[in-house]
Amino acid sequence: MQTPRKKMRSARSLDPAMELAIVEVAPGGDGVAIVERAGERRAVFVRGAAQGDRIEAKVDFRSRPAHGQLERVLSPGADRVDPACPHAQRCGGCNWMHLTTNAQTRIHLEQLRAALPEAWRETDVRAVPAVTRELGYRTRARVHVRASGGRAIVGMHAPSSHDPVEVDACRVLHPSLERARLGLGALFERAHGTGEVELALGHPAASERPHVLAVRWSSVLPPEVYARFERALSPAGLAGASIVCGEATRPAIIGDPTPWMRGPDGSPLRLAVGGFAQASEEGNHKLAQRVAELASEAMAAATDRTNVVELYAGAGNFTVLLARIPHAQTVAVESNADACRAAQENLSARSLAAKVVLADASSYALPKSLQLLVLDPPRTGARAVAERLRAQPARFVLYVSCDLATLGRDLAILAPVYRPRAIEAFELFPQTSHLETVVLLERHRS
Ligand SMILES: C[S@@+](CC[C@H](N)C(=O)[O-])C[C@H]1O[C@@H](n2cnc3c(N)ncnc32)[C@H](O)[C@@H]1O
Repeated sequence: MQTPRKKMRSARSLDPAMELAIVEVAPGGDGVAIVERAGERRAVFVRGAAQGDRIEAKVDFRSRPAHGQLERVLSPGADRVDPACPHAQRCGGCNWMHLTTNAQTRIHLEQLRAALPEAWRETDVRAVPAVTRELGYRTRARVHVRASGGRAIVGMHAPSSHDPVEVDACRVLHPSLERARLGLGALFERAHGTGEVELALGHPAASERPHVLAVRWSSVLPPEVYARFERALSPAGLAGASIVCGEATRPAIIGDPTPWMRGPDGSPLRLAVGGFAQASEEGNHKLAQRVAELASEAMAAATDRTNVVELYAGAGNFTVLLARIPHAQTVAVESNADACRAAQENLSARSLAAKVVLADASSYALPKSLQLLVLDPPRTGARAVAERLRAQPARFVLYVSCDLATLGRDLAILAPVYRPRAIEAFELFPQTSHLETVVLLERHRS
């Protein structure tokens, strides 16, 4: 078994294995034990530990909180299952594969409630199982490559490390992406350096979905690597790749690297090369449909052209549904130029009217009278937007978040001005501690 570098470095400083009782699971996904040490109560975070487990772990008390390395499960808690993948403990991709599905949902709901402003914690919070397959569901993934000595190691990062972990099979990838992942090592043979590769699917019209690659490499890649990518192009395999090396700003393009997904309306949705898309097409469909439903509720009273602004719009994944809501006059704001072009193309392909604006959402001037603001920021959240909304509230805010900490922070800013109408936890990433949350807020009547 390959040992991650960081782990090897810290191994010398770990205490001999000690017995721990896991009392809860923290938002990052680790199990937590509380121990007395030198007259102090210390929290110990252990990856791969479940609530109720009694385990043996080697603990590094120098860090705060202390971190433990799971050595053995002495007696399993009720939440524990055998992981579906033998690599779950050493690969950082699926940190909750040792938990039952029910436990994953229960813990997510607890963590979501805890992140809400205190006054909202009794609000009904709904869990939505957004994907039917708990394995093979990822239609998008990022893997890391380290190449030296003629060989390339490809994999997800090891836990708390930047070392890719080589695995013979990845159980959560869509079969087309898994084929792509398995072929990557050979493509990067005799390269030097490190890189990351975004794996995505090609056009959904093909009977067997092709895949595309967006590569960022640390230094110059030898010509033979490009030649291999060229030779790998095939209708049901690699449709194309974009490769950015070192400080270069322009990618080398091989074949057609355009990523696509089945849009939430069933038609193909063009994505930005290397840009954002949810990890699962199926989960995205459910999420976007629900966003559109809630947006329609917020627009139900509208009888005339009514302003809807969507911030962090990406390639128009929600926009193609929002633009269909009766009376909605939709403006979609996005800072990635290729995503804006894709959003415009996706709207035109559907004969939908919405304005797409290339701008920074945090400083975009919102109209004075705004019925609905939809926002789906990256993990860093939208503090500046929340602060502006507090001063100049929209009637409804529909906040889609992939990070409970920044969602909690932003909702605390909004809480004096808004009340929650719906709070929903979308299980888009089974086997992981990641959660997508949808919150619909309505302004208090003044
Ligand atoms: C979580 S994604 C959501 C995209 C879209 N709603 C979807 O469902 O595909 C966040 C998007 O925000 C964009 N973004 C990041 N920072 C931004 C900013 N300051 N202003 C505008 N867009 C930004 C990213 O390029 C990305 O497309």
